[in-house]
Amino acid sequence: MSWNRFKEYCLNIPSLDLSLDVSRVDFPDTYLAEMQPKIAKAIADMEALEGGAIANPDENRMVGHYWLRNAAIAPDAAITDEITKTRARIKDFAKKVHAGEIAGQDGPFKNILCIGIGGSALGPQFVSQALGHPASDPVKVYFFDNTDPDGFDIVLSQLKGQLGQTLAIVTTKSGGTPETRNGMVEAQAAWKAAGLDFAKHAVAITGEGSKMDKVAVSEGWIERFPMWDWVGGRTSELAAVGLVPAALNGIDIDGMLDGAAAMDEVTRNKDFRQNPAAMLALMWYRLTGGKGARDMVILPYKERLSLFAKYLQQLVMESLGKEKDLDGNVVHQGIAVYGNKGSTDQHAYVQQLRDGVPNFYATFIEVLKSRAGDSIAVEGEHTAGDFLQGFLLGTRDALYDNGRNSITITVKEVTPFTVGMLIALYERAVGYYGTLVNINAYHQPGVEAGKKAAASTLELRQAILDGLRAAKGESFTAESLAKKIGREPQTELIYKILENLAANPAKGVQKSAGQAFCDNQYSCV
Ligand SMILES: O=P(O)(O)OC[C@H]1O[C@H](O)[C@H](O)[C@@H](O)[C@@H]1O
Repeated sequence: MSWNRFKEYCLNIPSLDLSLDVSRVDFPDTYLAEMQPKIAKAIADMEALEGGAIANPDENRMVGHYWLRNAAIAPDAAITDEITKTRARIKDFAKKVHAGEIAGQDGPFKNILCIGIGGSALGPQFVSQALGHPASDPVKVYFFDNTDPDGFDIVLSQLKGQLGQTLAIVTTKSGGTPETRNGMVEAQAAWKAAGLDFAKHAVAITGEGSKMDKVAVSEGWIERFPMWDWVGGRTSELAAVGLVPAALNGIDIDGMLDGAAAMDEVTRNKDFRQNPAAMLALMWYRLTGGKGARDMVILPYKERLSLFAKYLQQLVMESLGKEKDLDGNVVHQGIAVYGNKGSTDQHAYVQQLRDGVPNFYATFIEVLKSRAGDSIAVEGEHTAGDFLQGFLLGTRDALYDNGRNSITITVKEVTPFTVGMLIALYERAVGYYGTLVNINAYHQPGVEAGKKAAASTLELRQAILDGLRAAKGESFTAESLAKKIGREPQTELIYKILENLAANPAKGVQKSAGQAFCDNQYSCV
């Protein structure tokens, strides 16, 4: 790598203490000039989006996450007012919780249990890992982000005897996500079993008037915070979804919002060579051929950022993974994202990155400051942090020497400001990339298909139970039961559900194993 290319293509932004080095992406010098009209359109589209255009045409919605950190730019005064008031209300709520003015039945809240999934969980998880100080934070943070009963039990066992000082935060934009509703029902049961009133320990973050909102109102939960339809789930970390748990956790939410606002400012720059989000999107386009041909591997060399890849997975893949472009052509767009943390990953999958199938590009995230205090020397004069940077630089070189491209983002330290900045950088890069490949980056039609199919398997499960109960004592194979209930085309699903019912005997389904799995017999006792 030449020093000259580095000087040319490492974008250094002193006001943010951030640099974006794209010199290790092998684009020809003509590339940026060629892409100028396309990126200019992306920047213009984003300007319209920030101005309140219906940037999500399928859902007929505005896309307003940029207003959250600069309420003054929202397209109408009522929205500006709501954002400002909600932010103040969140800070006031956290203050009262910390002061014990709002408390549980057994005393001041010392834990929060965040119940939510997808965009209603990933941001809070990333931020609590990035900015929390578990030994000294005002509360400990727990999550229900699935509908796995054993997962609920693991968390509840950690909270045993403490539910009277645990605040449940139920987060769902739509208010109807089954995993979240189930988590809430399980939590309600746990509080009840402990002789406590769940409503006195619960807060809702949801769309006004949603199913969850109605539950919160009718049961008299402690507080409700809004989730607006112009904020997408995957861009909601800087809305109440992320700010409520962060503020309760003692994290400086103004710092996060300021970091995002500062990044927004820089990434609006029409001089795209000086605009890190535009440059990032252009690199993705180059590296993937504008068709997702390579995966994005995110390698932060910092424990605190180890959930960033998981967070970005939803932001990038749910935004860009689309079947059709804006003109209705089938394009099957997207960029796959994975990653964990360096140098840990070096001892797991970096072997393949260096030598195997070259279907990826890496993004190294470098954090200059090693830790809060000083470090001891672990070998010669070198500290553990010196090794960490050594591994980053070494791995980057080893990849580049074997024709593997990478991008490097460098920040000074992991602070609320930096985290806000990183979130805002990727939000806008995803938006720009969406325009470059002409897709709607703000809807998620594909997710619905899986949800509908899941609902229909529950209906089938009921039909199976009804069928077995109607013929109590009689044994069936999956095939004979399918025939009996008139669902022959669904025999495979019936087999899968019967196996599950037999493993969870509470509903009275028993299995007697046959010679081959398809001969297994099931009956209801
Ligand atoms: O916040 P909720 O409405 O419960 O949604 C949670 C998640 O559910 C989905 O299936 C969407 O695809 C995600 O974008 C969303 O973040």
